[in-house]
Amino acid sequence: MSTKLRVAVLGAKGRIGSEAARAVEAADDMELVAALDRDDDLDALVGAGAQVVVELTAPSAVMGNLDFCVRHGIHAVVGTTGWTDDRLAQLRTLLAGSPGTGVLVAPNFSIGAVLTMKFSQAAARFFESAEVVELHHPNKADAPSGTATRTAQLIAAARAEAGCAPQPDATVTALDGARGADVEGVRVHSVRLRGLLAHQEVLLGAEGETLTIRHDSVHHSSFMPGILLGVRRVVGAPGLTHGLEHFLDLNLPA
Ligand SMILES: NC(=O)C1=CN([C@@H]2O[C@H](COP(=O)(O)OP(=O)(O)OC[C@H]3O[C@@H](n4cnc5c(N)ncnc54)[C@H](OP(=O)(O)O)[C@@H]3O)[C@@H](O)[C@H]2O)C=CC1
Ligand SMILES: O=C(O)C1=N[C@H](C(=O)O)C[C@H](O)C1
Repeated sequence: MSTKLRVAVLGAKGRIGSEAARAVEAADDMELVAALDRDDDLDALVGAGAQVVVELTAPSAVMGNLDFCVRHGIHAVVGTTGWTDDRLAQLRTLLAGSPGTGVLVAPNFSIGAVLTMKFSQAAARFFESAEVVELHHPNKADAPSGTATRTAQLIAAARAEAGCAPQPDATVTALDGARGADVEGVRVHSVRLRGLLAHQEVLLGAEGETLTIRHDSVHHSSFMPGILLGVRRVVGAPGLTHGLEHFLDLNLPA
């Protein structure tokens, strides 16, 4: 009997979903049992015996799709953006009704992006100023990116924990949007540019010095090892896991 993980992809015609479907097909320990997109019937997941769904659709679709998966005891690896505290709380409530089911919500599947977030979180308390610039392809539907939002939240939490003062900013007059979005006190700027894929710079500043942490995804292949790792690990991780870092043995120096 095959012991391969039975995996389905939602959003399988999309930019990342199509690549994810190919990566699952190519993985020795997985079988792609369904590749669904808009207007496909989710019951096909049950018919196909999917154990894990890789969810790569749109913020407007993700909650409904996860509701179906969790209620049917199907684990999920989620890359779709649009996560708010309220949505995460809804998901936790849903999971509480389905003990044993696991969902990974990963703002970014690439190892470099995960490290950018963790390095930024670690550095945040040492700098007076911190701003995030994310740069993406112009077909991206949401701004700021999920990665930038999460990065800013991690920076804000680290600064709050360390008792940092509010960031210095003497701006009195500004054109709407000139200072970017305010994510928990951290400014996030979104660039949309033909030729780009997914990039982020975290700018940190203190008296007389700056530190820039930059990451570039130049191809969707950068996300595939993280997606496959998520699929392998989520089946043994009931409840909500927020961030791929929880499935990486990062062992960052103290
Ligand atoms: N976490 C990570 O590392 C990454 C996350 N992402 C995120 O993944 C999401 C998808 O990105 P991307 O592939 O670029 O977007 P695309 O628009 O290229 O792909 C999304 C696909 O999902 C389809 N879709 C929409 N609604 C549903 C639904 N209800 N059920 C099934 N399929 C649906 C879309 O159909 P239609 O075109 O008809 O709308 C489309 O084919 C975004 O939120 C993006 O930010 C992307 C890359 C990496
Ligand atoms: O839409 C994309 O392309 C990406 N979306 C994710 C995000 O919003 O952070 C991850 C990556 O940046 C690519």
